[in-house]
Amino acid sequence: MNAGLPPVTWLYVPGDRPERFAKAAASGADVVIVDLEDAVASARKDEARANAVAYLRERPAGGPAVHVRVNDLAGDRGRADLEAVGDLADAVRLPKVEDPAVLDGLPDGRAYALLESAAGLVRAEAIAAHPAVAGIALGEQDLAAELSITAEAALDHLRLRAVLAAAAAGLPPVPMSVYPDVRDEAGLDASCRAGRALGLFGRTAIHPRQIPVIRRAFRPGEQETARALEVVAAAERAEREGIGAVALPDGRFVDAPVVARARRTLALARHLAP
Ligand SMILES: CC(C)(COP(=O)(O)OP(=O)(O)OC[C@H]1O[C@@H](n2cnc3c(N)ncnc32)[C@H](O)[C@@H]1OP(=O)(O)O)[C@@H](O)C(=O)NCCC(=O)NCCSC(=O)C[C@H](O)C(=O)O
Ligand SMILES: [Mg+2]
Repeated sequence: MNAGLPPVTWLYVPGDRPERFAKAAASGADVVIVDLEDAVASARKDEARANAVAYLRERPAGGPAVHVRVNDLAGDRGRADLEAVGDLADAVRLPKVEDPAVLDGLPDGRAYALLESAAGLVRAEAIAAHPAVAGIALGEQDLAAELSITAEAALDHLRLRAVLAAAAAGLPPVPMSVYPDVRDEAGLDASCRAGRALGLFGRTAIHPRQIPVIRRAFRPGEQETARALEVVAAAERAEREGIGAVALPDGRFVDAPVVARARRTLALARHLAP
Protein backbone atom coordinates (compact mmCIF):
# COMPACT_ATOMS: atom_id res chain seq x y z
CA MET A 1 0.00 0.00 0.00
CA ASN A 2 1.18 3.51 -0.73
CA ALA A 3 1.73 5.57 2.37
CA GLY A 4 -1.14 8.00 2.77
CA LEU A 5 -3.47 6.17 0.41
CA PRO A 6 -6.44 4.40 2.01
CA PRO A 7 -6.99 0.73 1.08
CA VAL A 8 -8.80 0.26 -2.23
CA THR A 9 -9.66 -3.44 -2.07
CA TRP A 10 -10.85 -5.36 0.96
CA LEU A 11 -11.62 -9.08 0.69
CA TYR A 12 -13.82 -10.99 3.11
CA VAL A 13 -13.10 -14.62 3.82
CA PRO A 14 -15.29 -16.65 6.17
CA GLY A 15 -13.54 -17.61 9.41
CA ASP A 16 -14.66 -21.22 9.09
CA ARG A 17 -12.83 -21.61 5.75
CA PRO A 18 -9.17 -21.48 6.89
CA GLU A 19 -8.04 -23.26 3.72
CA ARG A 20 -9.05 -20.05 1.88
CA PHE A 21 -7.08 -17.60 4.04
CA ALA A 22 -3.83 -17.89 2.06
CA LYS A 23 -5.72 -17.55 -1.19
CA ALA A 24 -7.37 -14.37 0.11
CA ALA A 25 -3.96 -13.00 1.13
CA ALA A 26 -2.59 -13.73 -2.35
CA SER A 27 -5.58 -12.17 -4.13
CA GLY A 28 -4.04 -8.71 -4.47
CA ALA A 29 -6.47 -7.23 -1.94
CA ASP A 30 -5.04 -4.45 0.23
CA VAL A 31 -6.89 -5.80 3.27
CA VAL A 32 -8.14 -9.30 4.07
CA ILE A 33 -11.09 -9.41 6.45
CA VAL A 34 -11.58 -12.70 8.29
CA ASP A 35 -15.29 -12.81 9.04
CA LEU A 36 -16.57 -14.27 12.29
CA GLU A 37 -20.05 -12.76 11.87
CA ASP A 38 -22.70 -13.36 9.23
CA ALA A 39 -20.64 -15.59 6.90
CA VAL A 40 -20.25 -18.15 9.71
CA ALA A 41 -23.07 -20.41 10.94
CA SER A 42 -23.76 -20.28 14.70
CA ALA A 43 -22.55 -23.84 15.21
CA ARG A 44 -19.12 -22.98 13.76
CA LYS A 45 -18.49 -19.64 15.48
CA ASP A 46 -16.03 -20.98 18.08
CA GLU A 47 -14.09 -22.85 15.43
CA ALA A 48 -13.97 -19.72 13.24
CA ARG A 49 -12.58 -17.64 16.11
CA ALA A 50 -9.88 -20.24 16.79
CA ASN A 51 -8.98 -20.30 13.07
CA ALA A 52 -8.64 -16.51 13.04
CA VAL A 53 -6.38 -16.53 16.10
CA ALA A 54 -4.17 -19.28 14.63
CA TYR A 55 -3.88 -17.45 11.30
CA LEU A 56 -3.06 -14.12 12.92
CA ARG A 57 -0.31 -15.78 14.97
CA GLU A 58 1.22 -17.62 12.03
CA ARG A 59 0.62 -15.36 9.04
CA PRO A 60 3.72 -14.70 6.96
CA ALA A 61 5.26 -11.22 7.08
CA GLY A 62 4.85 -8.91 4.12
CA GLY A 63 1.24 -9.80 3.23
CA PRO A 64 -1.78 -7.52 3.21
CA ALA A 65 -3.24 -6.10 6.40
CA VAL A 66 -5.55 -8.57 8.14
CA HIS A 67 -8.68 -7.32 9.86
CA VAL A 68 -11.24 -9.45 11.69
CA ARG A 69 -14.97 -8.80 11.64
CA VAL A 70 -16.10 -9.83 15.10
CA ASN A 71 -19.68 -10.53 16.14
CA ASP A 72 -21.93 -7.75 17.42
CA LEU A 73 -20.33 -6.14 20.50
CA ALA A 74 -23.79 -5.79 22.02
CA GLY A 75 -23.57 -9.54 22.78
CA ASP A 76 -21.17 -11.76 24.74
CA ARG A 77 -19.86 -13.50 21.62
CA GLY A 78 -18.69 -10.24 20.10
CA ARG A 79 -16.87 -9.25 23.31
CA ALA A 80 -15.17 -12.67 23.45
CA ASP A 81 -14.13 -12.34 19.78
CA LEU A 82 -12.64 -8.95 20.54
CA GLU A 83 -10.76 -10.31 23.52
CA ALA A 84 -9.30 -13.11 21.36
CA VAL A 85 -8.29 -11.15 18.24
CA GLY A 86 -8.15 -7.49 19.31
CA ASP A 87 -4.38 -7.40 19.90
CA LEU A 88 -3.45 -9.71 17.03
CA ALA A 89 -5.40 -8.23 14.12
CA ASP A 90 -4.29 -5.07 12.32
CA ALA A 91 -7.78 -3.73 13.02
CA VAL A 92 -11.22 -4.99 13.93
CA ARG A 93 -14.42 -4.52 12.00
CA LEU A 94 -17.48 -4.04 14.14
CA PRO A 95 -20.86 -5.02 12.66
CA LYS A 96 -24.20 -3.36 13.32
CA VAL A 97 -22.91 -0.44 15.35
CA GLU A 98 -25.89 1.62 16.48
CA ASP A 99 -24.63 3.44 19.56
CA PRO A 100 -21.21 5.07 19.97
CA ALA A 101 -21.20 3.96 23.64
CA VAL A 102 -20.50 0.39 22.51
CA LEU A 103 -17.08 1.65 21.38
CA ASP A 104 -16.09 3.08 24.76
CA GLY A 105 -12.92 1.52 26.14
CA LEU A 106 -11.60 0.30 22.78
CA PRO A 107 -8.12 1.50 21.80
CA ASP A 108 -7.95 4.61 19.64
CA GLY A 109 -8.17 4.30 15.85
CA ARG A 110 -8.26 0.53 15.46
CA ALA A 111 -11.92 -0.18 14.73
CA TYR A 112 -13.95 0.06 11.54
CA ALA A 113 -17.62 0.59 12.37
CA LEU A 114 -20.26 -0.85 10.08
CA LEU A 115 -23.49 1.10 9.82
CA GLU A 116 -26.06 -1.49 8.83
CA SER A 117 -29.35 -0.24 10.25
CA ALA A 118 -31.45 2.90 10.39
CA ALA A 119 -30.41 3.34 14.05
CA GLY A 120 -26.74 3.16 13.08
CA LEU A 121 -27.08 5.52 10.14
CA VAL A 122 -28.90 8.24 12.04
CA ARG A 123 -26.00 8.24 14.52
CA ALA A 124 -23.36 8.14 11.78
CA GLU A 125 -21.74 11.43 12.84
CA ALA A 126 -21.37 10.45 16.51
CA ILE A 127 -20.08 6.98 15.65
CA ALA A 128 -17.57 8.35 13.11
CA ALA A 129 -16.32 10.91 15.64
CA HIS A 130 -15.60 8.30 18.36
CA PRO A 131 -11.82 8.08 19.00
CA ALA A 132 -11.82 4.27 18.61
CA VAL A 133 -13.00 4.56 15.02
CA ALA A 134 -10.50 4.35 12.15
CA GLY A 135 -13.17 4.29 9.46
CA ILE A 136 -16.84 3.65 8.76
CA ALA A 137 -18.60 1.61 6.09
CA LEU A 138 -22.14 0.66 5.19
CA GLY A 139 -23.60 -2.83 5.37
CA GLU A 140 -26.01 -2.52 2.50
CA GLN A 141 -27.27 -6.11 2.66
CA ASP A 142 -28.50 -5.59 6.21
CA LEU A 143 -29.74 -2.09 5.45
CA ALA A 144 -31.73 -3.29 2.45
CA ALA A 145 -33.24 -6.06 4.57
CA GLU A 146 -34.37 -3.61 7.25
CA LEU A 147 -35.54 -0.79 5.03
CA SER A 148 -36.74 -2.69 1.94
CA ILE A 149 -34.93 -0.13 -0.19
CA THR A 150 -34.08 -1.32 -3.68
CA ALA A 151 -33.88 1.96 -5.65
CA GLU A 152 -30.27 2.99 -6.23
CA ALA A 153 -31.25 6.66 -5.96
CA ALA A 154 -32.57 6.06 -2.44
CA LEU A 155 -29.50 4.04 -1.45
CA ASP A 156 -27.35 6.90 -2.73
CA HIS A 157 -28.83 9.15 -0.02
CA LEU A 158 -27.69 6.70 2.65
CA ARG A 159 -24.26 6.38 1.03
CA LEU A 160 -23.85 10.16 0.95
CA ARG A 161 -24.77 10.37 4.61
CA ALA A 162 -21.86 8.03 5.40
CA VAL A 163 -19.52 9.90 3.03
CA LEU A 164 -20.27 13.18 4.84
CA ALA A 165 -20.01 11.68 8.34
CA ALA A 166 -16.59 10.18 7.56
CA ALA A 167 -15.25 13.37 6.00
CA ALA A 168 -16.56 15.56 8.83
CA ALA A 169 -14.82 13.32 11.38
CA GLY A 170 -11.55 13.41 9.42
CA LEU A 171 -11.75 9.69 8.61
CA PRO A 172 -10.63 8.07 5.34
CA PRO A 173 -13.24 7.94 2.56
CA VAL A 174 -15.94 5.28 2.85
CA PRO A 175 -15.40 2.04 0.90
CA MET A 176 -18.33 0.58 -0.99
CA SER A 177 -20.35 -2.27 0.41
CA VAL A 178 -20.15 -5.76 -1.14
CA TYR A 179 -21.54 -6.52 -4.60
CA PRO A 180 -23.32 -9.79 -4.03
CA ASP A 181 -23.30 -11.35 -7.54
CA VAL A 182 -19.76 -12.74 -7.86
CA ARG A 183 -20.24 -13.62 -11.55
CA ASP A 184 -21.51 -10.22 -12.70
CA GLU A 185 -18.27 -8.38 -13.44
CA ALA A 186 -19.89 -5.77 -15.72
CA GLY A 187 -22.43 -4.94 -13.02
CA LEU A 188 -19.69 -4.69 -10.40
CA ASP A 189 -17.65 -2.39 -12.63
CA ALA A 190 -20.61 -0.08 -13.35
CA SER A 191 -21.57 -0.01 -9.67
CA CYS A 192 -17.99 0.88 -8.61
CA ARG A 193 -17.83 3.73 -11.11
CA ALA A 194 -21.16 5.11 -9.86
CA GLY A 195 -19.93 4.84 -6.25
CA ARG A 196 -16.69 6.59 -7.11
CA ALA A 197 -18.70 9.55 -8.45
CA LEU A 198 -20.50 9.75 -5.08
CA GLY A 199 -17.22 10.10 -3.19
CA LEU A 200 -17.00 6.47 -2.08
CA PHE A 201 -13.52 5.03 -2.38
CA GLY A 202 -12.57 1.39 -2.87
CA ARG A 203 -14.76 -1.59 -2.14
CA THR A 204 -15.17 -4.68 -0.02
CA ALA A 205 -15.30 -7.90 -2.03
CA ILE A 206 -16.50 -11.40 -1.30
CA HIS A 207 -14.62 -13.29 -4.02
CA PRO A 208 -11.02 -12.98 -5.29
CA ARG A 209 -12.26 -12.52 -8.85
CA GLN A 210 -13.84 -9.20 -7.83
CA ILE A 211 -10.48 -7.68 -6.82
CA PRO A 212 -9.11 -6.87 -10.31
CA VAL A 213 -12.49 -5.46 -11.37
CA ILE A 214 -12.55 -3.10 -8.39
CA ARG A 215 -8.92 -2.08 -8.95
CA ARG A 216 -9.67 -1.25 -12.59
CA ALA A 217 -12.81 0.72 -11.76
CA PHE A 218 -11.00 2.91 -9.21
CA ARG A 219 -7.88 3.37 -11.35
CA PRO A 220 -7.69 6.95 -12.68
CA GLY A 221 -8.16 7.01 -16.46
CA GLU A 222 -5.43 8.08 -18.91
CA GLN A 223 -6.89 11.55 -19.40
CA GLU A 224 -7.31 12.09 -15.65
CA THR A 225 -3.73 10.96 -15.02
CA ALA A 226 -2.35 13.18 -17.81
CA ARG A 227 -4.24 16.17 -16.37
CA ALA A 228 -2.90 15.43 -12.88
CA LEU A 229 0.66 15.26 -14.23
CA GLU A 230 0.14 18.62 -15.93
CA VAL A 231 -1.14 20.18 -12.70
CA VAL A 232 1.75 18.86 -10.60
CA ALA A 233 4.32 19.96 -13.18
CA ALA A 234 2.79 23.45 -13.29
CA ALA A 235 2.77 23.65 -9.48
CA GLU A 236 6.40 22.55 -9.26
CA ARG A 237 7.39 25.09 -11.91
CA ALA A 238 5.54 27.82 -10.01
CA GLU A 239 7.25 26.87 -6.78
CA ARG A 240 10.69 27.01 -8.41
CA GLU A 241 9.84 30.46 -9.75
CA GLY A 242 8.38 31.64 -6.44
CA ILE A 243 4.85 32.12 -7.83
CA GLY A 244 1.87 31.21 -5.59
CA ALA A 245 -1.00 30.61 -7.99
CA VAL A 246 -0.74 29.58 -11.63
CA ALA A 247 -3.00 28.92 -14.57
CA LEU A 248 -2.53 26.08 -17.06
CA PRO A 249 -2.19 26.94 -20.79
CA ASP A 250 -5.91 26.14 -21.24
CA GLY A 251 -6.80 28.71 -18.57
CA ARG A 252 -7.55 26.32 -15.68
CA PHE A 253 -6.52 27.78 -12.33
CA VAL A 254 -4.23 25.68 -10.12
CA ASP A 255 -4.18 26.20 -6.37
CA ALA A 256 -3.23 24.09 -3.34
CA PRO A 257 -6.34 21.82 -3.18
CA VAL A 258 -6.13 21.21 -6.93
CA VAL A 259 -2.48 20.18 -6.57
CA ALA A 260 -3.22 17.96 -3.55
CA ARG A 261 -5.96 16.20 -5.51
CA ALA A 262 -3.68 15.76 -8.51
CA ARG A 263 -0.99 14.20 -6.30
CA ARG A 264 -3.58 11.80 -4.85
CA THR A 265 -4.66 10.87 -8.37
CA LEU A 266 -1.06 10.09 -9.33
CA ALA A 267 -0.47 8.03 -6.17
CA LEU A 268 -3.64 6.08 -6.88
CA ALA A 269 -2.67 5.53 -10.53
CA ARG A 270 0.69 4.15 -9.35
CA HIS A 271 -0.91 1.93 -6.72
CA LEU A 272 -3.47 0.52 -9.17
CA ALA A 273 -1.18 0.27 -12.21
CA PRO A 274 -1.88 -2.96 -14.13
C1 LIG B 1 -19.49 -16.35 -2.32
C2 LIG B 1 -18.78 -17.65 -1.99
C3 LIG B 1 -19.63 -18.47 -1.02
C4 LIG B 1 -18.59 -18.43 -3.27
O1 LIG B 1 -17.90 -19.62 -2.92
P1 LIG B 1 -17.63 -20.76 -4.00
O2 LIG B 1 -18.87 -21.03 -4.78
O3 LIG B 1 -16.98 -21.91 -3.32
O4 LIG B 1 -16.57 -20.02 -4.96
P2 LIG B 1 -15.78 -20.57 -6.18
O5 LIG B 1 -16.09 -22.01 -6.42
O6 LIG B 1 -16.00 -19.63 -7.29
O7 LIG B 1 -14.29 -20.43 -5.69
C5 LIG B 1 -13.26 -20.38 -6.61
C6 LIG B 1 -11.94 -20.30 -5.93
O8 LIG B 1 -11.85 -19.08 -5.19
C7 LIG B 1 -11.64 -19.36 -3.82
N1 LIG B 1 -12.44 -18.38 -3.06
C8 LIG B 1 -13.72 -18.10 -3.21
N2 LIG B 1 -14.08 -17.12 -2.38
C9 LIG B 1 -12.97 -16.81 -1.69
C10 LIG B 1 -12.71 -15.83 -0.67
N3 LIG B 1 -13.69 -15.01 -0.22
N4 LIG B 1 -11.47 -15.75 -0.20
C11 LIG B 1 -10.49 -16.55 -0.67
N5 LIG B 1 -10.68 -17.49 -1.62
C12 LIG B 1 -11.91 -17.59 -2.11
C13 LIG B 1 -12.07 -20.78 -3.64
O9 LIG B 1 -11.34 -21.33 -2.57
C14 LIG B 1 -11.70 -21.39 -4.97
O10 LIG B 1 -10.31 -21.60 -4.98
P3 LIG B 1 -9.68 -22.84 -5.75
O11 LIG B 1 -10.27 -24.04 -5.10
O12 LIG B 1 -8.21 -22.68 -5.56
O13 LIG B 1 -10.10 -22.71 -7.20
C15 LIG B 1 -17.39 -17.35 -1.39
O14 LIG B 1 -16.68 -16.60 -2.32
C16 LIG B 1 -17.40 -16.70 -0.04
O15 LIG B 1 -17.59 -17.36 0.96
N6 LIG B 1 -17.18 -15.39 0.00
C17 LIG B 1 -17.07 -14.63 1.24
C18 LIG B 1 -18.44 -14.45 1.90
C19 LIG B 1 -18.30 -13.57 3.12
O16 LIG B 1 -17.31 -13.55 3.78
N7 LIG B 1 -19.37 -12.83 3.44
C20 LIG B 1 -19.32 -11.88 4.53
C21 LIG B 1 -19.17 -10.51 4.00
S1 LIG B 1 -20.62 -9.96 3.21
C22 LIG B 1 -21.05 -8.58 4.11
O17 LIG B 1 -20.26 -8.04 4.77
C23 LIG B 1 -22.39 -8.03 4.01
C24 LIG B 1 -22.55 -6.88 5.00
O18 LIG B 1 -22.51 -7.33 6.31
C25 LIG B 1 -23.85 -6.23 4.69
O19 LIG B 1 -24.77 -6.29 5.51
O20 LIG B 1 -23.93 -5.63 3.62
MG1 LIG C 1 -24.12 -7.08 7.42
